[in-house]
Amino acid sequence: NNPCCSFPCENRGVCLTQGFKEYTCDCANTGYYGDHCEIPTFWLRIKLWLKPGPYTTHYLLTNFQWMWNIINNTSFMRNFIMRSVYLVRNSVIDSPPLFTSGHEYVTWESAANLSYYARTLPPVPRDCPTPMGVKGPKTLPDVELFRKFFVRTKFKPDTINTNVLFAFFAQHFSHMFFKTDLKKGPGFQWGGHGIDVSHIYGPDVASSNKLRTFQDGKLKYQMVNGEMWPPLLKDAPVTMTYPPNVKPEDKLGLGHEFFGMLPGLVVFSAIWLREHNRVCDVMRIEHPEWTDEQLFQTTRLIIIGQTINIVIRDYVQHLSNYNLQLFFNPELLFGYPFQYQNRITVEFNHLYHWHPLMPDDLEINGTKYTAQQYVFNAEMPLKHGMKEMVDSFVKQRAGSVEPNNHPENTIHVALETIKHGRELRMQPFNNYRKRFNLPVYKTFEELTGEKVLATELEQLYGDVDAVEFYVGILLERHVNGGMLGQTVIELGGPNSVKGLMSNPICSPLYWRSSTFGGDVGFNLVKDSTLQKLFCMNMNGCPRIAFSVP
Ligand code: HEM
Ligand SMILES: COC(=O)[C@@H](C)c1ccc(-c2ccccc2)c(F)c1
Repeated sequence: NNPCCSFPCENRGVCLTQGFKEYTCDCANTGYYGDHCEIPTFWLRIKLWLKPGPYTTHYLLTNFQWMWNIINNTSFMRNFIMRSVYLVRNSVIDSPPLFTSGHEYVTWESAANLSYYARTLPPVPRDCPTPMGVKGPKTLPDVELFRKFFVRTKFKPDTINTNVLFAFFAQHFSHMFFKTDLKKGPGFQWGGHGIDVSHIYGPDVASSNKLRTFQDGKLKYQMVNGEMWPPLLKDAPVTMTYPPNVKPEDKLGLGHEFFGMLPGLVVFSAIWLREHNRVCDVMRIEHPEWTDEQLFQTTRLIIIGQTINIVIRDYVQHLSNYNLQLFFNPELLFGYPFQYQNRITVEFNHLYHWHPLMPDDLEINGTKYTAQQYVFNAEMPLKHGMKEMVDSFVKQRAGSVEPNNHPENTIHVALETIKHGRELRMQPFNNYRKRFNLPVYKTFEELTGEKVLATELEQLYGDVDAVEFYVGILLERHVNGGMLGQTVIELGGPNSVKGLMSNPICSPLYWRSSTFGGDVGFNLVKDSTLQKLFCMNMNGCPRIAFSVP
């Protein structure tokens, strides 16, 4: 068998076979040396000795509020720490990417073929003793056996009071860059590999042209009960997926073909549509000399900037549960080694499968909608109006992303994800822990933080080093009351921060007032918040947040 099947090379060393029996580990440029790249060079040893471990770091960041109050109000400290967060997270992401799901070694495909998702770790070689390399069973347990780990018996609310608004924001935002091309296979995608707000403007120019009015830079819309909503599909004939039972006159034309599926996606599509058209009006006052095209293009850049800002200071702030006040400032990276390019990885996609966030039913202004009633219910948001929808989303609790908390209607998605992991030959969960400098789990109990599930998992896998990626992600215990497992935070964090800060608008020659049409446009980016996004675009200004009041 292939001697690299036991993944003998540590610390991002590459295993190279020499004939059929031997291998060498290439430790070049890793900061490590030795047969398995296990020995840190002198300076790295010092750094590792000084650097607090992930548990300590997380504990520091999620406690000692008094200390963070001082840091958050001292700009040189705040800037220093925020820059370290950007740079440390960035350092564990390969840019350009080394691997795709098509090959277990470095290829030109990985650098150049954007129709692939990238891979942080290459696929398990095909000629290995077991599917997970050398550990675990010769055949992996039937995916159906995992259903009992996912199924929700009783709704478990999230521990940090996350609400349904957060859940829909997560889905709406992440589907901008998670667009698996299932026709080609789970390793392929048709997105833009980053924050291009294609979920608002459409995946290509042809669809953008169908969504635009070509007047004053604005997007098409329809007025319903005095409020602006996305246009009807017949007026903006983009590619949309709706089931046959939806009446044609109810179908909407949106930036993403599946966004008709949920009322939360329609609400976020509507709020960004309103913001886009509002910013166009502001920019037209600043620049009466501008054409429709320049208004549209500049407003799109402003919307990208607002998205990144809101994701960092409201969305990531909430889910990271950090006391450090996060903020968006590309200037912190000027003069530091940083690549303004991003590639979405399969691992990021899988760890972002947070279907347990969804409650069983949606309660809108006292009306209860079962999944059956709210999925592809195109007219519900327009009927209730923005205020009732947003109020309800803010008030309703989201589910906890943990075992046995999937709504019935999304368990199949979780099982699909495990299947995709197998098709893509993803390496074991513990290999990903190592790749991101996290301690491996030595026992099943350590992974799940309890006994019952641990015993059942042991019966299925035999060896904790054979636990599959998504299974580990979902069944992992949470650290001190956070909303996500440690691995989601420590793998998602780098992918997320890299995806946010490597956007072209963050690069030195883009990040200037003129790119956004002058200071007014630049400030629309810098001063954007989730609260403003809603309050500037709906009647009344209810409390907007990602946690229930
Ligand atoms: C009732 C609500 C939801 C339903 C019915 C639903 C359903 C689905 C379905 C059918 C898929 C496609 C699975 C496949 O074919 O591989 C999917 C994918 C996905 N879902 Fe959900 N979902 C819901 C909410 C959410 C939420 C709240 C999140 C939060 C982040 C989320 C994250 C994802 C991700 C990241 C994917 C992969 C997308 C891709 O790779 O193209 N979903 N979901
Ligand atoms: C990991 O530490 C960080 O860099 C913080 C700021 C951070 C950043 C991003 C995430 C994050 C993780 C998963 C999906 C989306 C965002 C996260 F969970 C934590």
